[in-house]
Amino acid sequence: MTNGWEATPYVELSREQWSGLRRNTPLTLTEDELKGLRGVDDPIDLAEVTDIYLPLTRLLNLHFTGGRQRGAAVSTFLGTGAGPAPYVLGIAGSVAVGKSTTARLLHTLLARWPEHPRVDLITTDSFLYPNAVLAARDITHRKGFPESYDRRALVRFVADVKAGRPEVTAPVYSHLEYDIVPGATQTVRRPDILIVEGLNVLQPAPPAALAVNDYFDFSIYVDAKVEHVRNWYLDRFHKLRRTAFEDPRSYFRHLAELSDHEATEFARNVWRDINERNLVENIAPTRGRADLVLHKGADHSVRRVGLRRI
Ligand SMILES: Nc1ncnc2c1ncn2[C@@H]1O[C@H](COP(=O)(O)OP(=O)(O)O)[C@@H](O)[C@H]1O
Ligand SMILES: CC(C)(COP(=O)(O)O)[C@@H](O)C(=O)NCCC(=O)O
Repeated sequence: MTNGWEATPYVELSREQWSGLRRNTPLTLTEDELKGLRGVDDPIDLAEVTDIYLPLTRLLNLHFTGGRQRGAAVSTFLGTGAGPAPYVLGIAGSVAVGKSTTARLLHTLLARWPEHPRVDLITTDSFLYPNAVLAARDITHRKGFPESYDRRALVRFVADVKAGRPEVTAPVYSHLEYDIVPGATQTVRRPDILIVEGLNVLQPAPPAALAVNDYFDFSIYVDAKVEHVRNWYLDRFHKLRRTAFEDPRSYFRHLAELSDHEATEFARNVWRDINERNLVENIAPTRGRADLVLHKGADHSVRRVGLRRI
């Protein structure tokens, strides 16, 4: 642990230093529950939950409690007596880095703390433009890039939740159908914590506008070397070929029938032309805006944690 007067705003902790900060936070998750939360091809185990995620929930619980006190001070000052605003947690990182597992785990673990039992999770794919709109704008090959999202609708959604609106609805994206599901919605009802997970949640706002991260109380960036994420993407792609892609409703149904070699070629091209480009041009440059960075090694486990102290 370093705590001198370096220019970096982060204090960097080794896995061992970080796991020691769990203190007496209890493990409230079973192996079976963890199985239901891990993503395709994510080898996360209970040791990772104990060493990485329990200290993280302890930190978030402390931060949540501090935020509530600050919120109460403002409403006492104003004499409004308004109830507490939902605490908003952003989770960013590349395609295939494992953000969804991090988000689902935090969703479950945070809800087991008595101070914040109501936790909701939204992924920003809900705010992708439908494929028909992407095609009309000639940006089909840019899915996941900032311009492929209805950013105003996303900001409005989070602003409404933060403002305490009783019911806020969002569209639903299906990975299976690779598109927004027509007419489907999900509703968030005044949670204690809202988790907002997505590739671009740390993107700065355009001039004179607000970004979704202006509403974040805390943000996490899930980080790994590009070559590791590429391998995870390719491995997952092959696993999906033998599972989700065989579903007759899958947009990628035809890929289940390609040879291994042809499928690898296809996945390599999608990775290189879309996901890696988006990572390098748009996502990785936002890492330094996160309050906490989880640095993963080649085997997916978190090796180091950077925590912003200023
Ligand atoms: N084509 C697909 N079909 C079905 N599920 C998918 C597909 N692509 C990704 N997923 C799943 O969707 C979730 C989000 O994936 P992604 O956006 O790559 O983020 P991350 O890997 O960081 O969680 C993961 O649980 C992943 O396994
Ligand atoms: C749906 C995604 C854009 C991720 O969305 P997010 O919830 O992170 O906003 C991504 O998983 C995706 O499908 N990208 C397109 C390229 C590809 O098929 O890999």
